Amino acid sequence: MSKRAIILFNLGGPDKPEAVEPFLFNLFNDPAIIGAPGPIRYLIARLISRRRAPIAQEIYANLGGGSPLLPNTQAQARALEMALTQPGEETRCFIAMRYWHPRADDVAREVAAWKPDRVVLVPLYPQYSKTTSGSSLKEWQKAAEAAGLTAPVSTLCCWPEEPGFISAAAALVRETYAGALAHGTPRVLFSAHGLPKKVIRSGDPYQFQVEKSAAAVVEALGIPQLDWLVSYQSRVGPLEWIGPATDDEIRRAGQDKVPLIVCPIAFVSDHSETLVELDIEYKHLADESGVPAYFRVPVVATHPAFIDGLARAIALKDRQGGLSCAGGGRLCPAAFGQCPARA
Ligand SMILES: C=CC1=C(C)c2cc3[nH]c(cc4nc(cc5[nH]c(cc1n2)c(C)c5CCC(=O)O)C(CCC(=O)O)=C4C)c(C)c3C=C
Ligand SMILES: [Fe+2]
Ligand SMILES: [Fe+2]
Repeated sequence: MSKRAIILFNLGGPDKPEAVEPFLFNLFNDPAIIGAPGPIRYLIARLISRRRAPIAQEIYANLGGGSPLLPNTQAQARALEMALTQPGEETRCFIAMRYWHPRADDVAREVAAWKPDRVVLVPLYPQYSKTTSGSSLKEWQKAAEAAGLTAPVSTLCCWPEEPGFISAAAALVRETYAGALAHGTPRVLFSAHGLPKKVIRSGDPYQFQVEKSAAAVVEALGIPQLDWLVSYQSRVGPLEWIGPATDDEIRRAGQDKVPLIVCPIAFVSDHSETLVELDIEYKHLADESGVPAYFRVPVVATHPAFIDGLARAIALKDRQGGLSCAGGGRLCPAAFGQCPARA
């Protein structure tokens, strides 16, 4: 029986209030997030994490003190294992988080001890950014080398238009849209985590891919003259971030008096950015801004169409080998030099 290890990557979140500051330190000490040289970055990360910790602790207090990202990712791992089961092959999904446990070094040792015949690397971010998928894949490469993990590796760098992901997201938007119609003609806001503009200017394909995902969901919905747009949430720090900002769009919906449906298009599981920022903070802003009705579309989580689609993309990548976007090859135009796939 051959053995296949699937490594699922995500950001990670603090599991208790005392973990918030070290989690933030790990995040801001990542050269993919703050580009300064090592010792300076270390000092900046110490400073920002200490300053931001009380704010972030308040955010996580709404979730019982910690992030549900790991249990939610574990549920996806079990669902993917089931979908990937096939005769003559043992498949195990491992989870490696970038900024909190389980960390890449520990997971790579666990995978090496299991002695897989093949390894498939799968960031649980539909859209590629060097700050998320790129950072996790880089960290994994070092951890795998250190653990002596030598099995052949294939990598699915991104899957922004994977048909199962799109069809699950469209089904969830459709359900929410049907409920919202009682309040007028809704506007659909595809809200994604933002990025500093300078990251995009360096050739990062994230925004291009987010827009591809949103357009694919809109096409799948097939609602005539749908009022929709993409906006970006979760801005932190002094840099200029890409827009439009989700909070500005909520205020505009209030002025226009349209019901608002917010669909998180860059997250596939619930955590602070959906459960606190979208469900509590932005709901409050929508009420204050006079938005007639505010709805948040559920994340795809373990939706069967999503799990089946991602499992198909993983199985195909495993057969193809190498590194590519879902389906094979490279999705991004040449201008997005940070995309790791070859044309
Ligand atoms: C698409 C996903 C994400 C991108 C792109 C991203 C970039 C990015 N994030 C920060 C700063 C923070 N992010 C924080 C939380 C957080 N970020 C993502 C995803 C992306 N980040 C997730 C899923 C989470 C939630 C984790 C959880 O709750 O489990 C935080 C911590 C929370 C807070 O203090 O508000 C920070 C800080 C930067 C600077 C950045 C790009 C440069
Ligand atoms: Fe983030
Ligand atoms: Fe890609």
